[in-house]
Amino acid sequence: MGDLTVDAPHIEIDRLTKRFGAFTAVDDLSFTVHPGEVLGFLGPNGAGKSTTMKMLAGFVTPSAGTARIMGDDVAERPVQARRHLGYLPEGAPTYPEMTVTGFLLFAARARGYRGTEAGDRVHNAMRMTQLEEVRLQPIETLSKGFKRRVGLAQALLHDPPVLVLDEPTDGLDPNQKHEVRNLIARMAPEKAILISTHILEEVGAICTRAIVIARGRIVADATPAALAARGPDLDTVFRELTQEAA
Ligand SMILES: Nc1ncnc2c1ncn2[C@@H]1O[C@H](COP(=O)(O)OP(=O)(O)OP(=O)(O)O)[C@@H](O)[C@H]1O
Repeated sequence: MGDLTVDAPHIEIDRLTKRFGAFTAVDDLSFTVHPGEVLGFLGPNGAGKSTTMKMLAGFVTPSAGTARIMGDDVAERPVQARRHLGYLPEGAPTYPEMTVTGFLLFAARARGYRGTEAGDRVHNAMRMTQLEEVRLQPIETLSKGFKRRVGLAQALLHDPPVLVLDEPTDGLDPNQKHEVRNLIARMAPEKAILISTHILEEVGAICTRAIVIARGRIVADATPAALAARGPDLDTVFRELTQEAA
């Protein structure tokens, strides 16, 4: 780890910027996430949420600014930073022809686990995300909700202190949404969790704090209750905040 002290945030984003040609997708973004926080990352389509998360996960190189996980700069110390991170990307997991077990074992081995430990890690991650019934099915044959949960299981394999989850409940049915929200709530006390979502009710249900971004910039950073109190309901507040910035 880097120069991490006891009270240091697990995620530190400082003046993070991503430009694609002349277009600025993420514009001078700064925030921190401490253990025990579930930070909801909200914004309209194209606001820059996924790009920010990809930079945190080391999949996109920042144009300027820094992102640190447990004190490690993701650009300068990517291996150390990723060791402490579980990342659920948007969309479905790669390797569609692999079975669920095969893919998760592959991911566990890539993380350095061998033998029974790899098997135990996979078993535990499948249990947490309720994948046992489809464990021998190729990923490409799964429904959208199950594919999402395979991605989530992969992010949880190494029980990381930091989770970055890009729309974790996208495509899940109401029961599955409920299960995943409960899982996040159970893990929350020990971890720093950043989740992006379009579902505003989710923010009230599981997030301790919410950041709203529009056009790559922060337009609000508050508790869900404080945000909702700014108007008749969270929906209206979200629309007003993100339309003002457009
Ligand atoms: N590789 C790329 N090249 C050019 N533009 C890109 C690239 N990746 C993202 N963008 C643009 O950056 C902006 C932010 O995209 P991003 O996916 O981060 O938004 P988002 O907030 O996650 O949106 P959504 O809610 O739809 O997932 C969009 O206008 C997108 O088209």
